[in-house]
Amino acid sequence: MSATVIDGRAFAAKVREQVGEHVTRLKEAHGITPGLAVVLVGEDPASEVYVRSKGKMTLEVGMKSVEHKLSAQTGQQELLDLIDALNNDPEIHGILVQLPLPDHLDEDLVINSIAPAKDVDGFHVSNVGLLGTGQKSMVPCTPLGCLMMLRAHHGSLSGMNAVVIGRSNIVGKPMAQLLLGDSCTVTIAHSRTKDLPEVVRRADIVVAAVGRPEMVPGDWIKPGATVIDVGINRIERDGKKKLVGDADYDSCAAVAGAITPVPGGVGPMTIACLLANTVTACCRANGLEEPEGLTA
Ligand SMILES: Nc1nc2c(c(=O)[nH]1)N[C@@H](CN(C=O)c1ccc(C(=O)N[C@@H](CCC(=O)O)C(=O)O)cc1)CN2
Repeated sequence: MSATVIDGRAFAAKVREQVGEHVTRLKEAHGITPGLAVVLVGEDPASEVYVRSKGKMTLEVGMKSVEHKLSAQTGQQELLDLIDALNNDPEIHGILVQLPLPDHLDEDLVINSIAPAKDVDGFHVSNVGLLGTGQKSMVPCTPLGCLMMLRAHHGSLSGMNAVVIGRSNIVGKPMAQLLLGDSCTVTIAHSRTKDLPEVVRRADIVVAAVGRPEMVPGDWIKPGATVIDVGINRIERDGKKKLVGDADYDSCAAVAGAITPVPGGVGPMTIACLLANTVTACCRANGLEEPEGLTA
């Protein structure tokens, strides 16, 4: 068997197109331009690339983009003051603090200082609680992107066995909640899970989100299963730098029914869903109808 490759780049381009259409409607019918503020602290090279892409794509879909680049030495209070100003800025509908933050900053405190309605990352405890109880919330971008691709590929996910490998607050846990919301039977596996290969072999859907290069081999995959690879690992092989996922692509693709590649799978959906969340936040803030198909 050779797996269908789920093209995240093409999918993300379609999502951005839909977002762009909605932005045009908001401008023409209501005179509203959705605004996204991205805050970057420090000079992490990968974060700088992601923040640049976010700014560029925000402008491309017709939204207002504001970038705050702060030095790595920025103090906690200075950052909280900036977030407070953004919380109170009526032209800003979405606020995102790029992670990871430098070690001296308290990530939980910073995230929870963002107004929940503007928390387009969906990391604030209020949004986590709303998602966990099946209520309307802001949904974390990476899991939302995975869910959109799964729904587009399978239609209904109801009754499917899903295994999420990884229990992070950003991906693993919200991914499990979303799959549960779509009536999957969900297992969250992690570093202490006993007999992980056997657990994964039972899955119709495998979401690999552990951050360990090529950890999931093809012989853990049930024939025909769908593999969603969230990993973005930079490795060196044969003297060349390479980006690989958490799944061993070639052996998994030989067994799976469908698979997301790295790069070009889940990654591009993260930014597309951030734009989608910003439009959603803007509509909610203005009491307007939300765009269809862009939320969970
Ligand atoms: N506040 C947040 N911080 C971080 C998040 C997040 O969702 N919110 N996620 C990641 C980084 N990230 C966006 O911020 C992100 C990661 C990867 C990609 C992407 O398109 N990846 C490409 C490969 C690009 C490369 O060469 O590095 C791909 O997979 O094709 C986009 C966004 C951590 N921080």
